[in-house]
Amino acid sequence: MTMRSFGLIRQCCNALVRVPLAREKSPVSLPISHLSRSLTTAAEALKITYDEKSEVATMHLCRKPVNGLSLEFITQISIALEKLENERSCRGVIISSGCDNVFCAGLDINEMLRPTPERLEIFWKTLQDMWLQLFTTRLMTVAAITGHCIAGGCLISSACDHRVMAPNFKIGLNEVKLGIVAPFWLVDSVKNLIGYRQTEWSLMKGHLFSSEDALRLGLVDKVVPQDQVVLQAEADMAEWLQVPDSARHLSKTLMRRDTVVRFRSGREADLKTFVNYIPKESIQKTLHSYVESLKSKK
Ligand SMILES: CCCCCCCCCCCCC/C=C/C(=O)SCCNC(=O)CCNC(=O)[C@H](O)C(C)(C)COP(=O)(O)OP(=O)(O)OC[C@H]1O[C@@H](n2cnc3c(N)ncnc32)[C@H](O)[C@@H]1OP(=O)(O)O
Repeated sequence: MTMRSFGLIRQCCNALVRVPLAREKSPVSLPISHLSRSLTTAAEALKITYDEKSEVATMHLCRKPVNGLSLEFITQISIALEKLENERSCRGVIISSGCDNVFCAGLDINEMLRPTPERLEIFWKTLQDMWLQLFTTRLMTVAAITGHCIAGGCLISSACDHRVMAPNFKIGLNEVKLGIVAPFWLVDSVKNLIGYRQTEWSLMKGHLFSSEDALRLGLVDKVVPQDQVVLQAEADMAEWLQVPDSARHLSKTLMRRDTVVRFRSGREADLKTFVNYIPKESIQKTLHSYVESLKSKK
């Protein structure tokens, strides 16, 4: 297999990104690596490889420990996706994880703890943009879910076109457990996969499905042993790419149109809700307790 790194993507991972610092009033330009709260540097957090023969890229999410979606990380993913979209030879992207037993633990909760209004607003807009990009991309997208896939993690997997998961992990929307509510566009993309009632009760309870239940419901398409997830994702991608790209993409656009129209008309109101609610004392308290409970389980 001929693998090469995407030079362009490597460059973009070290790029200057204009984001407000957590506790500053106005945006400043800094290398994104200076802003990351992760144990990994920004350059290590996202790795892209490209296989010229299959015309498929792999996006490895490696923001340790749990691929928490920080503003910088979402920005990196977004830039990388855009570059891949613009790379004419690239037909598909597999999203995989470099974190042990975790595909993605969702939003980096630190982004919502005592945030500045400026950063909070940019954070949410960037997340909305990344979701839209992934949900509508011309590329065939496959999520290789080698571990837990929670809330914002499920945002990524449910925006893809196909999902392969390892057994004995959890997937779903648990936002209520943090005292918050998943945005309507994320709920819609899960509802598109598992239907109204399963989405409603799991959302209200904050229930996370086992891999096996997720397969039964259609939240994932295959469950295979953990060490075979990426291989299976590659095999499934090859099969999907036998369908002509433009017809496949047009079919996807047709099926996702209602969700996209609803998103576009509601995104401003959704942003306002997020920036108004998150700083509220009651929500801050619940988020704080949740983070404490994560730490104290050790
Ligand atoms: C009332 C009206 C309200 C209206 C409000 C409307 C607006 C609000 C809209 C908001 C919508 C948000 C949509 C999306 C939300 C999210 O994604 S929130 C995040 C949800 N995710 C989780 O709950 C997952 C939490 N993590 C875990 O359950 C576990 O970590 C794990 C993934 C199962 C892995 O377990 P394990 O391998 O045992 O690792 P840990 O030891 O638990 O974790 C390692 C360290 O990582 C830290 N961490 C874990 N998850 C996160 C995270 N999401 N963000 C930041 N940090 C995280 C964890 O605390 C550990 O840290 P250390 O103790 O410092 O090592």
